[in-house]
Amino acid sequence: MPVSPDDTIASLLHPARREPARLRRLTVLAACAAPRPLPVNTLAEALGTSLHEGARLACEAGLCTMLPGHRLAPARAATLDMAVNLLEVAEVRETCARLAPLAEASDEALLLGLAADPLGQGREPLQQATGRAADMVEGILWALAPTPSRSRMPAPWNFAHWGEQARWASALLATAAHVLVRGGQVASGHALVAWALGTEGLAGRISGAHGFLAPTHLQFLLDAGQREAGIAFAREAHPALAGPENTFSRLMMTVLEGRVAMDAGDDTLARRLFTTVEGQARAAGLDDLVGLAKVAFATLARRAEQNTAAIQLGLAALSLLCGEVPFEAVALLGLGLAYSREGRHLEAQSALTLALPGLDIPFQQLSAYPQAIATDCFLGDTAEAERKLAALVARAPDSPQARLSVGLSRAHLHCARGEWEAALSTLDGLSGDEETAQPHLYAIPTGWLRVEALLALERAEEASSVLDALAQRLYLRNSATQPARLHLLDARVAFANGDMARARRALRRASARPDRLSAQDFTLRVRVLTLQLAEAGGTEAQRLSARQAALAEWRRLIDALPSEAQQRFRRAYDRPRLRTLLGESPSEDGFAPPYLRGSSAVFRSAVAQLRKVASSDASVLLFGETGVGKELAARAIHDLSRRASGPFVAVNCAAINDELLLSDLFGHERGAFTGAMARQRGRFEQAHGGTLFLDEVADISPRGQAALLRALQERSFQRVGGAETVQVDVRVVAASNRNLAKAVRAGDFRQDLFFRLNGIQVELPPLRERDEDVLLLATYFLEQAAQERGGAPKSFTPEATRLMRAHPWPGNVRELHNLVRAADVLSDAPAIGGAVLAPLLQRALECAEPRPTPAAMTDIPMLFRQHGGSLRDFLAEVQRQCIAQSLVENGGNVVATASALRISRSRLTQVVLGNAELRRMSGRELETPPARPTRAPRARGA
Ligand SMILES: Nc1ncnc2c1ncn2[C@@H]1O[C@H](COP(=O)(O)OP(=O)(O)OP(=O)(O)O)[C@@H](O)[C@H]1O
Repeated sequence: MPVSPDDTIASLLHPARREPARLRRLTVLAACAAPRPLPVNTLAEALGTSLHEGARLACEAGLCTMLPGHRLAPARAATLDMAVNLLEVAEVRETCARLAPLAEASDEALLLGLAADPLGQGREPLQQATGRAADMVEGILWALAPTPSRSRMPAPWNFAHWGEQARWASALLATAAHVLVRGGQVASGHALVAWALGTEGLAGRISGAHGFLAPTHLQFLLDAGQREAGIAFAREAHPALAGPENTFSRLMMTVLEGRVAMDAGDDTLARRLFTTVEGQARAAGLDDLVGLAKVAFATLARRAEQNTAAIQLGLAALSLLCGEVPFEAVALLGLGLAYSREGRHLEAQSALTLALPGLDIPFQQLSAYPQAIATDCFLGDTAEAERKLAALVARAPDSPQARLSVGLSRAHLHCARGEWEAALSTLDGLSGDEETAQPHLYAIPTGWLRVEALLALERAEEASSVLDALAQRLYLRNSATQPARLHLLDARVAFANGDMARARRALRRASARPDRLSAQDFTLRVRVLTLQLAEAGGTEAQRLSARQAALAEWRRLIDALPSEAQQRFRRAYDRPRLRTLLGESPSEDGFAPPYLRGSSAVFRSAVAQLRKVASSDASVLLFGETGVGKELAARAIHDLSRRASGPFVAVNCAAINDELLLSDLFGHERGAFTGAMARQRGRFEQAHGGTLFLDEVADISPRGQAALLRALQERSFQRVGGAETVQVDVRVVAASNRNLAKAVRAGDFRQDLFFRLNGIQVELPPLRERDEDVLLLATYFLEQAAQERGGAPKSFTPEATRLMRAHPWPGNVRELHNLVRAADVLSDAPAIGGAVLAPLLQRALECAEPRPTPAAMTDIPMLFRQHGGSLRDFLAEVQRQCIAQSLVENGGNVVATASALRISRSRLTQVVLGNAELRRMSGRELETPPARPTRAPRARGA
């Protein structure tokens, strides 16, 4: 026997049943009966449920109130309409089916059954409840017929007699069609709308009852690419929608017509149409349409590259569209794209992730998914990319566009994992579908990934053919209109093929019009390629500035992310593909600057120390034999530090005499000495905000040492011949290949200056201890030599390799560099053999000076005497230096440092917290230093 909704309500009200879930349902029922539609999010908030649960309850309650005796009121229908929007097709169906036994036959219940279930899967329970199965089946078959004939429309579905009820029913039908489309049942959704409108002879038939269906139908036509049919339909529909009850539908149609204008490139007409919508919607109190107009304005702003404005408009739209799922999704999509263009990738990722479920398949979702997945991959979040790909695969219909969307997304994921062959075969599988799709939507992104994979596989010539074919397909002969990312691709392919002139030309074009949306790392790639070109044939100054620019962009990307995302992002960039891109040395320990090559364990550990040191502002003393790369290491400290965007200034203290050194370091005033024609800023001033590298610091004269010490102590100095005090913010990194401690003992170097400079020591290992780096570096220098002479790189014969590995390298990496350059010139054969190398190596050995011993503090009493302070201060300084050094070696970890120093953790913590520099190095800068121990007052009477 059918159960009436009154019974349901009565049972809900029964005191014995007033448990929270039932009370919640009652609230929802009341909300659905409210005179004005209640946004589902407000309802969910009031109930303390999730949005989804609120929508489910509202849907259920709304269906209940539509049963006989509870006629469908506009407010209930609108709430229900919103609720249905929030649910998946299956959930709407399930709710309908569950409620169906409660129903006696009614047109609304039947209509809803059909709306939520056009394929008739819920007809069994409805049949039982209504006894009208024949009508239902007939209606369903009619709706799904390829060309439903209006004259044969089954009686219960004829809207003509329905008046206000039918208007709301049409809204529900439109919503149900959107839900179906979103769930991947595109044909059913379209059939439902086309059926409801009557596909034959629309003229004169669109009435108020069909109002809500008209914009849905127009949207479906436009999404399906039937622009002309859409324009014709809009022209026909407008007069029928003139009444005030159709304001919403009419304005919605106008928004879509604005979209048509935008697609045709007529932004002026589009702006006029959107302004009309915003004005009229505001006057009619239709907030959601005001919001939609803002979304449209945001799109116009994005098209004009006004991304900040687009973000502001997007956020304003979101606050107006809260709870209106499909509109909200469109706003979020636009917001995600604007964030992406602004380089705010994390926000872009969240906006796109939130947008996807609410967008309609196939049209919006199919183009938005690859974009969202590309953002995940760019951030190194492959788990999230995989989740999205699975959702897309589950929902995508079987169409060329859907296959392209899935294939492109999958290829993104393969590339993110470095699975180049798999990426290529996925892309190859798409070639048939590419012919049928709109080229600008898929040809460029698939072409981009194909070239990316081919370059990674070092198949540069094939990459070049792919690029040519792409340009031909897109008729891109006119380079001025070519998208910037294709110029960048062209530059990368030309570079890989050794055509430097073309690479430079294309890169200039790419940089003129940045395109950050389609390749999130566009700017980084431009800068890395600029660096590669500079390394291949630029001046030292060009190389330095290109390197600085590339690393600054890298830091900009990193700094915008929270620490967890930073790690993922760094890992993504540690993949071989991007290491190659950055010219970076393989480093298990994380990011190393591209110019610092080496893979041996000792070298990697030195690089890890440099990275640690870079995070503090302490002065650093680099030591190691001549030519081990101390200057490169100093640059790396700078580039990896927060000062990276400031200047790096290097001074070779041994190369200049005393007089000149002072004016070189501190600058001079006009007339300070003969020839000082104008005031000159010194290296300290030039390095303001950055790093000053003092090479061969042991060679500074006693006068120079005194001046340097003063400047370091006071962080200020006077220019030579001047009285004005100049303040600077400079980090000093010093280097010496002489044993500084010995120089201190011998009285050649001031001990107080030694302590000032020696905040943290980093030792760079000699090349003879880095066996596996010898060949790696030799090959790198050979490639550089080939680029300098503009030919193919040579190689080494096995005999040459053996000789190099056996050589002790007294001049270290510099010696190797010079040797490779000479051998490259001397060898006529493409493979450099032992005959060329052996004499060069022999001569190097004959010229080598005896090896200096590494710095060591052996004569402690002597050091103490020279320290000049109390024993307590001297020991505190020794303690501070030992702890600092050990913290660096143990990655700032206090437990490991305490164990290495064999002191208790609490003792170490006490010392660390008492010293600002040590606090920073151990990552505890935010903790307060321990209070001075004070004697506790005695309790009275104690
Ligand atoms: N890890 C490395 N990767 C690539 N090139 C390196 C590396 N280390 C050193 N070089 C090269 O070796 C040469 C010497 O390096 P650098 O001038 O930094 O050494 P140094 O220790 O400062 O020498 P000196 O003590 O004589 O001043 C330079 O050409 C540098 O580019």
